[in-house]
Amino acid sequence: MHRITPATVADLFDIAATRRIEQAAAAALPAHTLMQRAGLAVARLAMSIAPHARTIWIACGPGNNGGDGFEAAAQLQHRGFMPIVTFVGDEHRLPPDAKASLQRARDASVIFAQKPPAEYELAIDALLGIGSTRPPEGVMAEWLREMDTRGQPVLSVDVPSGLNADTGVLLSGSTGAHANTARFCVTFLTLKPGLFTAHGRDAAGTVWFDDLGVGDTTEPPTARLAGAPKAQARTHASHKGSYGDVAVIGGAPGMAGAALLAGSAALHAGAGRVFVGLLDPSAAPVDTARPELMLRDASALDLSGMTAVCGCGGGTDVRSVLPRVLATAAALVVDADALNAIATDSALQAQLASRARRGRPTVITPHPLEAARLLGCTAGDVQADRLAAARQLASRFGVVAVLKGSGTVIADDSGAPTVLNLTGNARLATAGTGDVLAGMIGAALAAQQPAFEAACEAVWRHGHIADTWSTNAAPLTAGTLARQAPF
Ligand SMILES: NC(=O)C1=CN([C@@H]2O[C@H](COP(=O)(O)OP(=O)(O)OC[C@H]3O[C@@H](n4cnc5c(N)ncnc54)[C@H](O)[C@@H]3O)[C@@H](O)[C@H]2O)[C@@H](O)CC1
Ligand SMILES: Nc1ncnc2c1ncn2[C@@H]1O[C@H](COP(=O)(O)OP(=O)(O)O)[C@@H](O)[C@H]1O
Ligand SMILES: [K+]
Repeated sequence: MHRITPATVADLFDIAATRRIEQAAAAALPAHTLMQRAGLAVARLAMSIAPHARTIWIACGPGNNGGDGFEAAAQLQHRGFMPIVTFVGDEHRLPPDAKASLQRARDASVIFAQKPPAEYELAIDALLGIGSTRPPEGVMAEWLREMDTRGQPVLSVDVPSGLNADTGVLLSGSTGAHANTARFCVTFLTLKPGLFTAHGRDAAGTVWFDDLGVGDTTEPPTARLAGAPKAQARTHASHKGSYGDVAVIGGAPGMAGAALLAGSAALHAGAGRVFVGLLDPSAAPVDTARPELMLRDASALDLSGMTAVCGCGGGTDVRSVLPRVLATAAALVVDADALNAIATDSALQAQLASRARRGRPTVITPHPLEAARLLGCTAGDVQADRLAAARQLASRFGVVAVLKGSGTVIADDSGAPTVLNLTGNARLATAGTGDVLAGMIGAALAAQQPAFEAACEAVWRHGHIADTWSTNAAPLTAGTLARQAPF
């Protein structure tokens, strides 16, 4: 069993693949082996989370997830803990593995109760796993709410109950997102994408993985965790030309700050030279706080040898420069208002898609609403399946698509596994941090990194800054974030 961290490199598998892996493993092992191993893993983790627990409440559901809970109860009872099991379901309709584990819990003299204990030190959620098909309701929903609000740690077995393991969408009726409840999840056989995006990160908390001794699979992964990027060493004989030029294009009247933030991030992330082409004709000719930035009129920049970062604070004015930017930029990051302009203009969409045919690397960085506009759907539709939305954007426009938010998704149209990023937190939920990300990706592209790699690495580093932000430091703002951009 090991803990998943932002540095973890691992494949992710959807429910269908997990079922196939489970069937193959179960067929190769003596009956009930997998569930016994799963129950033991739950018991071990429970003991390490709450080593001094007197009472451990284990809520068990109607399927094999409940079976894991019964098995854990038997294991904890043998080790001198006091598990109290509440069960929702029909004993006579339990699957065979779960039925055998229920018997093992009874044989171990585990206490079964109708209601959760009045006092407990740890709750184990073994209500629903990957078989969750509809929102938990009735007593199941009540128990989930109780776990969420009683303030004691919660350990989810395999998947937080009611969470779609493919998409990270929490079916209504279950909560699982109370920020003050410590949450853990031990997941079996495979890591599932839904644990790491949308509601998944809040619902699962700290994730542990146990392959139940099954080892590698030949199943193709659904997505992957890419882990930490390697530090980019610089040769002594390099010079500013080695790291390329970034041209930020944006900053319509009243929004110059967004373009300057992207410029600052590109600069700190190591770009050789950074130009900022402001769309506001009355903008000041120099940013005295960052004199390294070369401020220009957007229309005066020759982008043919540059990486353009287009859209930050672009307002509606950015529409007029987009045809030239899309046609001429050697490499391109399309963000914010540039995405909104493209979403409403089929000619610009065709131009965006044509860049791939011309061998011009392009990364788009929508948040869910910008992604929805590009796809002609709602932000809710995008959030309902973030991996699918990112893949759709990548294939429709022939670009690397970075779908931002908790569990940022990075997809391209090469057929390579989509990447899910595990750095970042809600400290980033402040205006301008997206502009900083666009600038960081721009710097990586300018240094000639391949677009997919550039996007994955910049997204990882951007989130990592927030994860390692000291609580004693200045508040995280987009400006301070930009200055921390590492290279
Ligand atoms: N079979 C095995 O050997 C193993 C099974 N494993 C466990 O088995 C789980 C999958 O088991 P199952 O396929 O039985 O699925 P679940 O235990 O997730 O639940 C399926 C059952 O719950 C019902 N259900 C779904 N949504 C419901 C809702 N909202 N309210 C009430 N009932 C609902 C379904 O109709 C079905 O009867 C995994 O997540 C994992 O915890 C692991 O122990 C690995 C080994
Ligand atoms: N709760 C969160 N968890 C992780 N990352 C977040 C969270 N909220 C925001 N972010 C990140 O912060 C950035 C915000 O970008 P965006 O929405 O474009 O903001 P803006 O337009 O103000 O710059 C994205 O990189 C996003 O992934
Ligand atoms: K569960």
